[in-house]
Amino acid sequence: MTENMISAQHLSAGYGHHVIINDQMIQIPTGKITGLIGPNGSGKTTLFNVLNGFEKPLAGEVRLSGHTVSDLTAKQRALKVACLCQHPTAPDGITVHELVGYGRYAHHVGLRHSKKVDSRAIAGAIEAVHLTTFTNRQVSSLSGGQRQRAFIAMTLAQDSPVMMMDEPTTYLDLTNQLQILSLLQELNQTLNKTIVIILHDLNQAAAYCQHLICLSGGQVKAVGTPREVLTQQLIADVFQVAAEVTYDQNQDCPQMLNCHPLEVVS
Ligand SMILES: Nc1ncnc2c1ncn2[C@@H]1O[C@H](COP(=O)(O)OP(=O)(O)OP(=O)(O)O)[C@@H](O)[C@H]1O
Repeated sequence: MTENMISAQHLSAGYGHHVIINDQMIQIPTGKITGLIGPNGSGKTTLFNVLNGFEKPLAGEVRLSGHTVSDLTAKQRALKVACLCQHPTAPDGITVHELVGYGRYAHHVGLRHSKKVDSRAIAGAIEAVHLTTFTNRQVSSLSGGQRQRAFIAMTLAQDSPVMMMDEPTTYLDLTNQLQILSLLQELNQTLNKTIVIILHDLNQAAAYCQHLICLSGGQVKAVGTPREVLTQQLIADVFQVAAEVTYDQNQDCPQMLNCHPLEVVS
């Protein structure tokens, strides 16, 4: 049986009386890359924010590695899960090095921390996202893609067993998108990190995730491997897109080809 790093039963989430996720069961398997997919407004970010403890559920509780998320302090949570939200912001005037250093906050106990370990983690994270030459540049002076990579480095420096990223490839060109996804794959394979990512590109979700959760209208419509989830029928029903679905040599990675909308927007 697969162990779940994050789980929730009868989970509801939303804003005030506005229920977005209604009475859903969610399981995030340990040691896998899970992709949250679904159309705009389907509730991916709302779910993401209750799973990582940023927001409290309206009903149900989220269990993270054996703990109820809402019982953990921000620092305890940060040691377990590093998050990159959809629109991260940095304080004015800080450098890439300082921003990435924020990722080390959870490892500091009072004034005690190893500067050596911090420096190594910060430099390693900056190098992993190819920003070494920008280490001392102000974050505000970076391009959108460079800034996104600096935020990804901050989550890497946090060095937690779970990483959650809401659309981490936004603003990135294709090379950088693939490099970031390959980096997450490498962290999953070599360090056994449990990773949750919200992705819009279904081909990338199929290629880089081992497990998918597809949301539509706040409901889980399908859960399983990319092959199980990304069927022609689901893509038509949930995304209103006609797609040809083919498979790689091993028959486990679907590829969506010749996609076109079922409804033409006038
Ligand atoms: N702070 C908020 N207050 C009220 N409603 C909100 C708030 N944030 C999101 N919503 C609503 O919740 C619904 C789900 O939004 P959410 O951001 O979770 O969807 P999503 O699947 O992540 O969308 P996208 O792919 O466009 O980022 C939407 O109808 C949205 O308008």
